[in-house]
Amino acid sequence: MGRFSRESFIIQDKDVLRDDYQPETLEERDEELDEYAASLRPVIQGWQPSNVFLYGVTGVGKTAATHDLLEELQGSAEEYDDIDLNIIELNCTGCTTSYQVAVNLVNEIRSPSHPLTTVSSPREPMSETGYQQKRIFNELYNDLEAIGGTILVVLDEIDNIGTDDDILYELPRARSQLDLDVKIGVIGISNDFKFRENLSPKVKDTLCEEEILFPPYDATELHNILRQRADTALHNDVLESDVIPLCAAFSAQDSGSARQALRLLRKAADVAENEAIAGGEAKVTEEHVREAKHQIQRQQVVEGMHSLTRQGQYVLLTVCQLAAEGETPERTKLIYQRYQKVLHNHGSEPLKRRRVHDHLSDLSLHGILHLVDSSGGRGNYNEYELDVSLSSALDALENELGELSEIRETAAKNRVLD
Ligand SMILES: Nc1ncnc2c1ncn2[C@@H]1O[C@H](COP(=O)(O)OP(=O)(O)OP(=O)(O)O)[C@@H](O)[C@H]1O
Repeated sequence: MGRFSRESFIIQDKDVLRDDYQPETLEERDEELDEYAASLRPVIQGWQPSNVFLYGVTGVGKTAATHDLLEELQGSAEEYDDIDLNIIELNCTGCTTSYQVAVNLVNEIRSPSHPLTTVSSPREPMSETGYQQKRIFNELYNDLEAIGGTILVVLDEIDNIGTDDDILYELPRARSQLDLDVKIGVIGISNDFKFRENLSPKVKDTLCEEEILFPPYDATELHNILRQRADTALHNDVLESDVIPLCAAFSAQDSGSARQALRLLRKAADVAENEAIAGGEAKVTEEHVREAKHQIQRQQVVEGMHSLTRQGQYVLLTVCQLAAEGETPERTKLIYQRYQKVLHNHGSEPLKRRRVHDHLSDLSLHGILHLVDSSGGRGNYNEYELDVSLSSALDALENELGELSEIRETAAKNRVLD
């Protein structure tokens, strides 16, 4: 078979396993979808839409549910002549202020590809800097007024704006403030629980009219989600019976994210496909899942490593050493003491304790370390452990720091090298 042959043994349609694939039905979300639909129902009555705030950890179907329901709502709205429903969606990744969100909304409305452009054209896009915030908000209101009807503004990943949350107060109130002849509803989506807590009280009152929590999936729910995708994505009878349960169990233990579970299944199918192309059996096995998990974690550490300084790598090396000795989770104070020894052995100058704490916290933000919350337990201190397998962390570190055979030997002796 040539390198680029179309023949496939395992994967029938890889797109179905992709993140942006919209499944026909969302499994295991009936309750949340009912609640969500109820909060959107005023739109069909021609009433002012409620503002809705969706929250839940990453990969639990918030965006997929929103797309599903808004598509259905749009379809239903078309049956009524007196409803003119317009949806503006913005992913706020990269917008750290209300100002930026407002500019991006204006530019989204004015972008040539947006279906609402004809209504608001021929206005020019706005530059990201140089205006007063008030001016941007006014431009936005004018555009919304030009669009008219009922407007739902979907702000995905809204937590990027942090505490600069004016837009979330201004948008829902635009109608009353400017006497606009439009009905505006805001749908905010966030996976940062702190963001919700830290919203200013006035925003909380307006935005969080309806709050819907999307909890993490458990193993049974992930099992059903994966089954649904695998049925269309993979050829018949290529999955050994323990593959989906294992992918579901790994992801449920870790984050409860469907995205993570799908990624694991996709990778396992890839590994199996490559083996099958090379003459192996056309089967996805438990071994492929374990290999896929290792590759994903290794990739995660490698990516996280790009943003680490050499000192950050030494901090990770220190935690790996402790993990190899079976000493994790370990208190930051003791991690720091060990870190000083590591640096001494490498002939480098150690950082101050505060900076090492910062590195530990960065590593946990990247999902490489896990912060174990010990407050209220044996005292008030932080402990850290690896959040990836020791072998994938060592693989990635070896790329940067050279061979780490001593740690591997210690880990093997202690049977902690997975
Ligand atoms: N209940 C479900 N049934 C089928 N597929 C699902 C379900 N929940 C999530 N998915 C799939 O998982 C992936 C991630 O879902 P989605 O993007 O909706 O998560 P999210 O909660 O919005 O995450 P984030 O906060 O990171 O944006 C998508 O491919 C989506 O289709």
